[in-house]
Parts: sequence; structure tokens; C-alpha cells
Amino acid sequence: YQWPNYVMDELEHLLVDTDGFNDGGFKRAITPCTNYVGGNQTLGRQTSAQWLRAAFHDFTTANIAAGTGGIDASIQFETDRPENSGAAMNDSMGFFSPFANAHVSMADLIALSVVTSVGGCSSPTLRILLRGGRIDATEGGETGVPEPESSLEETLAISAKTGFNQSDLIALTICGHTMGSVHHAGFPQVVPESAVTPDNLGGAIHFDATPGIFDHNVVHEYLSWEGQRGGALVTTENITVRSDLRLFTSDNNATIQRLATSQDYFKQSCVDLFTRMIDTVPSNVHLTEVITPNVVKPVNVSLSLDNNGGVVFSGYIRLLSASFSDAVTVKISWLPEGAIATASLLHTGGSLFGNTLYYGFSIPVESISSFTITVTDGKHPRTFDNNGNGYPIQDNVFFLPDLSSTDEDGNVVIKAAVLTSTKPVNVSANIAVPTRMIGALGPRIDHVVVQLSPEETLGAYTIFGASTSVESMHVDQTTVDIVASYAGVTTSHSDKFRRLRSQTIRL
Ligand code: HEM
Repeated sequence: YQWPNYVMDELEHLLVDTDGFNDGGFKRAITPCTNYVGGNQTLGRQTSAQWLRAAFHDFTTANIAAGTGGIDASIQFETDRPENSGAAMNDSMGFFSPFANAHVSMADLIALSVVTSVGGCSSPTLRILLRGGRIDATEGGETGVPEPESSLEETLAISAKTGFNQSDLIALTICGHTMGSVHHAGFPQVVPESAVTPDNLGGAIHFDATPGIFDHNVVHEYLSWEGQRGGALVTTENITVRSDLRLFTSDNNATIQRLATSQDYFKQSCVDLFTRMIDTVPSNVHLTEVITPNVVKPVNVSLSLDNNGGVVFSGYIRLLSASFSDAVTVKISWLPEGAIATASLLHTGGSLFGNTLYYGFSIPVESISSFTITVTDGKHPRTFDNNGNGYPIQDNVFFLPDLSSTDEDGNVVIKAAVLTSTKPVNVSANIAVPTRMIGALGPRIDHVVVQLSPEETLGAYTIFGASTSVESMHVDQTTVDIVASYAGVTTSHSDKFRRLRSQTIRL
């Protein structure tokens, strides 16, 4: 892993920053795990469970042999199919949509939702390893999600196409059916109207006594025939739709009995199967390496100009507190100047991986091409140098968020600073615009390129600018790459993946 890696950095942020300062806002939807983010709590719906179900429905039309389907967000085009009945698909896609951008696909958000749901609703926290790089489908894919009415043979045949054998599917199903419910709304053939009450308007019947906890309760209640006895897909009076009972007994309960041996075995089996599920992707997709929480991470690091044209280097260094003892000092040194400055602890946040500490800095610099971070706790300094390369940053061209703007009507003003002496032949802005699609709640990312023109000089820099208009579905996820190219040399300089509407850091 080399910083920056926009896909990994963004997903890491949504995975790790879940409370306090710099909260990415993703996990909030499932806090507490019984929460329903899409509306009234009396509907009997649960977002953490909906995310698992939506991921399964996206995944299960994969055809491994053909290299198609899997986690590709094709589900967002398929929500009106009877096989995708219920609120889970649209509720989930509607929640994910404002998180998608040039580097985070809806499909990656589906994978993240499984990791977040299982991690956030288990104790101790279960870690499903997350990778990024999934590509969103631009239309619906194959049909074939198993339904309560599906025969065992049909269901197993669908599963075989995804690479999951009978025992895998039994286990995956009960791993999913430990969270949430079957609802009269959506499945009246399974759940009778009598389940509907004033504080359970959707008529939810839980799979087990702990629908908001990722645990093996469902296995015990099913085997001992107590409590929810495995839920409505086992116990319903309508024999045709007892799909879980048909599936679980298809190997004489051998898989379920194995899962009952211990909580740890159940959880580890589920983690393995969920990992396989979210990593099932079309054959043209190459997933990133595993995204692990960064012990030390540069956040919102950028350059700006002061009123006299001096360059200011600012941002935060995020530390995972669990990796350090108390009394930490954080120093940043940068090349080619060879200078050092101290960052100060300004904010804290929370995560499933322990607290986060944000050390801020805002430093005038002469010139900068890379930096390293030295963290000292107790007596031991540790230098983080991005695998020996230093964290790269360049001062030839950079976006100026303070002077740029975008509004709800789509008017965009972009300004960038360009080192005058470098004499670029072209300075352009590549704007990545989340754009509404017909038939899906998530965006397609369109790219709009505009040329920037020189406007004024400030110190050693020339301010370049342009105005345009774009139709963005989510203004906060509209991002820009500023690229300067030069005569006679093939190299260019760029300042990438900057939010047009960003929270500028002021110290
Ligand atoms: C194998 C065949 C399967 C069938 C026929 C099936 C069917 C169903 C049905 C009918 C519901 C009720 C939905 C609602 O009322 O909103 C449901 C809920 C659910 N399913 Fe499955 N399912 C299957 C496998 C799976 C698998 C493999 C997973 C997990 C990876 C999963 C995860 C869930 C979850 C979490 C819920 C609760 C959703 C909520 O509370 O909103 N299911 N399933």
C-alpha cells in the first residue's frame, strides 16, 4: 500500500472513522444495530439486516463460469423484480448513493456494508477483510435470486453457479438469517397479517431472539425448537414457503449442527463465507489488497496560498490510539527543504478499531515534494515514510478550495494555483460528477473537462480559473483533478480527487 491510493483511502475512512471528529457517517445508520435509518422505527425494519440481505441479492446472480455478476451493484436496477421483494434493496441503495464518487463505487459500498454490519453488530468485533475496486454495472444482470417458493433443486443450482456448494449455502443463509426478520409487508405468503401491530407496522417476525446481534442464537433456537425456532421461513404454516426448513434439512441438519458446536466456529465460518461473498466480482474486476486501518494516516493534506502568495502546507495526521502509548508527539518533516514542524492534537474520534487522534498542522513552506511523519511515544520515535518513499505532494499546481465553489443549481467555479515559472501549456480541471441514472438510486460518474485560464498572479504563482455548470446528484461528492501539462516534456503535474465543496481546515 502506497499513499495516496484513493480507493483504499476513501474506503478506509468510511470503515474506520465512525464517530466523533471526521466521522464518515456510514456506520451511523446501524447504530444501534436495531436502528432503521430509512424511516419510522415502528415499521419493524432494521438497516443492519437489510444491508446483508441486499448484498446477498446482488451477489447470488453471479455466474462464476461466465465471469459475470456478483457484487457489482446491478441490484439497484433490479429492485422491481419479484425476487427482490421487500424494502431492503431500495432502502440500502438509497442510503449508499450519497457516499459514491469517482473512487468509491456502489458495489464497494455494498461490500463495506457487510463488513460494517457484521463488525458493528458483533462483540467482540468480527473483522471481515475489505477490499476495494469493484465496478458498478450499468444495467440489470441475470435473474435468479432464490425465493421462499423456490424448490431446493433450483436454489442449490443457483448457488452452484456462484461457487457455493450446498453446505456453503446453508451456512451462508443462517449467517444472514441471524439478523433481522421476515415481514408481512413484502412476504404476506410467509407472515400472516396478525404479526402487524402499532409498533410493528411492517409485521416483522424475527429470525431469533436477538435480531440486532450477530450471534449463533438462531442456530440454537432452530435446533432446540425454542424461541423463534429459526424464524418464519422455517415455521410458517404455508409449507410451500418453508425455504429455510427445506434448505437446512437437505443435509439432515448436518451443517447446522456443525455450526452449533461453538460460537467461535459459527462466527469464523460466517466471516469466511461473507468474505467469499463480497469478493465474488465479475472477472474483469481486480480488487485492491486488503484495506487495513492505517496506524498513521495523512488526512486532507493539501497546499494553499496565503494573502502574499506564500505556500501553506496543512492537514491532519490521524493516529489510531491503540497503537501508541500516551504522551505522543507528532512531527512532520518535508523535502526538499529539510524542515521539521510539530503537529498538535486537536480532535478525537472513535472507531471499531479504537479511538482516533487528529494532529493538525498548518505550516508555511518554501518548497515541498514529499514528507514523513515521526511519532514519539515514551522515548521511542517511529518514522512513517510511506514504505521508504515519503508521502508525495507537489507544489507546481494545486486546487484552491477557498476560492472555488459549487452550488445546488450546478454552478461551479474552479480556481487553482500554478507555479508561474513552470510555464504550463495547459491547465485543466477534470470534474467527476455523480450523475442520476434512470432506474437506479446510485449515481453514474460522469467526467467533465474544462480548461482553466490565467487570471492573476500572487507571489510566485498564477491563479488559473474557470466557470462551468454540472448536474450533480450529490454536490458533496463532486470532485476535481487539476492537471498541468508542459511543452516538450511528457510529464504533467496534478492535484487529484479534491472535493469541490470541502471542509477547509482552519487552525
Ligand atoms: C437461500 C435462500 C434464501 C431465501 C429464500 C431467503 C429469503 C428471505 C426472505 C423471504 C426474507 C424476508 C425479507 C423481508 O421480509 O424483508 C429474508 C430476509 C433476510 N435474509 Fe434471506 N434468504 C435466503 C438466503 C439468505 C442469505 C444467504 C443471506 C445472507 C447473506 C440472507 C440474509 C437475509 C437477512 C439479513 C434478512 C433480514 C432482512 C431484514 O430484516 O430486512 N438471506 N430472506
